[in-house]
This record gives sequence, C-alpha cells and structure tokens, in this order.
Amino acid sequence: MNSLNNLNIQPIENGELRKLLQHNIDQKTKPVGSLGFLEELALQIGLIQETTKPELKSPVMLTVASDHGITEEGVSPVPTRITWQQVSNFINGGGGIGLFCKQYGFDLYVVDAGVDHDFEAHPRLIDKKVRKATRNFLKEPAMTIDECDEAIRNGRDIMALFAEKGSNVVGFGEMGIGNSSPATALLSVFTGLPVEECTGPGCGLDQKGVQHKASVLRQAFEKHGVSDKPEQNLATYGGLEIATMAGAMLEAAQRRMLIVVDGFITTSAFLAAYEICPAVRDYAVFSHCSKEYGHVKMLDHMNGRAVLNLDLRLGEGTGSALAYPIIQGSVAMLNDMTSFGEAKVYNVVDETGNIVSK
Ligand SMILES: O=C(O)c1ccc[n+]([C@@H]2O[C@H](COP(=O)([O-])O)[C@@H](O)[C@H]2O)c1
Ligand SMILES: Cc1cc2nc[nH]c2cc1C
Repeated sequence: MNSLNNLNIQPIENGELRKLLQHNIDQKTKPVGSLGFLEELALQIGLIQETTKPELKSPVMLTVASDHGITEEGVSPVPTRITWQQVSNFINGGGGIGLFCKQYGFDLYVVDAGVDHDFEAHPRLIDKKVRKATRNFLKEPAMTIDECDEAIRNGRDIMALFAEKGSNVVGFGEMGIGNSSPATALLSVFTGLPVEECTGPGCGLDQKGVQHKASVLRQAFEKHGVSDKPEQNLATYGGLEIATMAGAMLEAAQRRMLIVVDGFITTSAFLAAYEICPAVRDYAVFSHCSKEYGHVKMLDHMNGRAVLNLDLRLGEGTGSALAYPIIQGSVAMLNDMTSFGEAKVYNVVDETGNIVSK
C-alpha cells in the first residue's frame, strides 16, 4: 500500500523522562497514586510531547462520515439518508457532536469519506469522498485495495494539515448508517473471536435483527475469509470512514499528537491502525466504553482502559468530546497542582506510598 510507505511511528520513551514525570506526579500534595488513572494520562501525555510541562493545543474533532453497501442486507434499523442529513446537521453546529464541541472547545470538521449524497461546499466540511458508499461486502469486497489506500492517504493528508496548523490533540468520531457491521467484522477478524460474540444492536436492532446481522457477517466471512494482511481485511470488510480514520490516526501518532478515540466504530478504525502499526497504541486515550456489545472486547484486545463508562452508543465523537475535561484535568494536575515543597506540606511515605508520619 503506497499510503503506508513512509509510515514511521516512534514508541513513547521508557527511560529518564518517564522517571522524572513520575517523580513530579508523586511530589504533588496527595497520597501517591491517589489521582488514579488521571496520573497515567498525565504521564502518557508528557511522554507523547517529550516534556514535563505538556500543553494541549488547538483541539480538533474529526467526525468522518460514509455510507455502506452492506445496508442492502437489512443490518441497520434506520434509513441510510440519515447519514447525509446528520452531516448537514453537524456542519451547522447541530446534533450531539455539534453541541459538545462548542461546549468543550473543539474545532469540529466533518469529513465526507464516502457519503451517498452531493453536498454543497461548506467551511466545516472536508471533501474526501472516494466513492458514494462502499460495496455490499456480502457480495464483493467493500473496497478495492486502491480505494482503501486512497482513504488512508486522505486521512493522513488531513491530519498533516491540522498538525502543521498547530493542533496537538485530535478527537475522532464518525457518522455512517450501517457502520456497526464493518466495525463488528473487523473486531472478529482482528481478535479471532467468533462473529456471533461480537455482534450487537448498533443504533437499535432488536434481538432478531442482531441474529440476522451476525448471520450476514458469518456468510461474508465464509465467502472472503481472513487475510494475514490488515490492509486487505480493512478493504474487504471495512468502511471508507473507518479507513480514513485509520490513516488519520497513524499520521497523528507519527506527529506525536494525542489521539482521543470515541466508541465502537471509531475504535474499530483504531484497531485497524494498531494492526498495521502497534506503536500507534502509545498515542491513544480511549474516551469511553460504549454500550455496544463488542466495544469492551476491542479495548481488552489492546489493553485499553476507558476514561468514561456512561452507556453511550451515539458515536459522532461525543465520547471523545465528553472525556476531554478529564484529560485537561490530568495535564493541569501535572503543570499546576502544588507539590509538597511548594505548599510546605511535609509528608513521609513508605515505599508502598502509605503515609507513615505527619
Ligand atoms: O459509537 C458507538 O459506540 C456506536 C454504537 C452503535 C451505533 N453507533 C452509531 O450508529 C450508527 C451505526 O449503527 P447501525 O446500526 O446503522 O450500524 C453510526 O452512525 C454510529 O455513529 C455508534
Ligand atoms: C438519529 C441518529 C443519529 C446518529 N448519530 C450517529 N449515529 C446515528 C444514528 C441515528 C439514527
């Protein structure tokens, strides 16, 4: 794949800087470890930015949209026109993601990776349409390798532009009726779990619908099988928004940006990026654990911990936006919370971090 030729993601450092960051965190006026996961986030962000004083700059939200040929098989309970209608809603500041981006200070851009609609130009809409929807992967691969490659390249190009404009945080989200099917297929392909154990209701199927969706996915596997090349699996079973997000995530990691991952579908894109280049993992924060059945399995596969657990299953990037204040809190703790020395609070702790005298 040409789009991956020059990919070079550095794992985050595991030496002196890590020790220094840990020391600074442990010197804050609190029992050692008492800010829990916030401390891990602060450490991770310091290592990503290679500094003891990280800064979150110009957060951008990319909500990537596309349509899916597999919807012909009745795998989603809602009509595909909702995809383009929601894109129009988001670029005009509406919907969950329009609202939360305003609330938490994200600059929102919607990427058309393959929506089955002709949009008028809009300053918040990035036109990277590879084709109008993927093909029905029950019948033929969703994308050709060249189309998948183009989508990955598009994601990388978009991310490069935002990095050059000074953003060092990117939230990801998506919009695409039917996209829980490709996401489920990728979960099954990349973890080896039976597809029946990965399939859930998406945006609202009933139990019978879920069984039908699992049987469509099972038949697709019987037809196409599983490749040992992640890019091939992404082309066969993925979506244009999923491939575009995967490319953007890889580029973001290469440029040492913090990647904030949303729910089930966005995480399937991250999973594909991870299978292509495992070092991308160091740059990710998983914003929440979706109510969609298979999400926790994706997180477990990558040893990921979610910041929030709120039974969200909306997508769009809403979890990424909602988790951002917690991420900001972790950075503020590292930069601005008083240390024992500064606050003149003297505390003796034993090697396990327990206070032994006052
Ligand atoms: O983010 C999630 O965890 C999530 C879980 C289930 C559904 N969704 C959203 O619902 C749509 C896909 O659902 P479906 O049933 O049409 O495949 C798509 O637009 C997603 O943004 C999102
Ligand atoms: C209304 C609606 C909004 C969504 N946002 C993401 N997926 C969605 C699916 C539906 C149906």
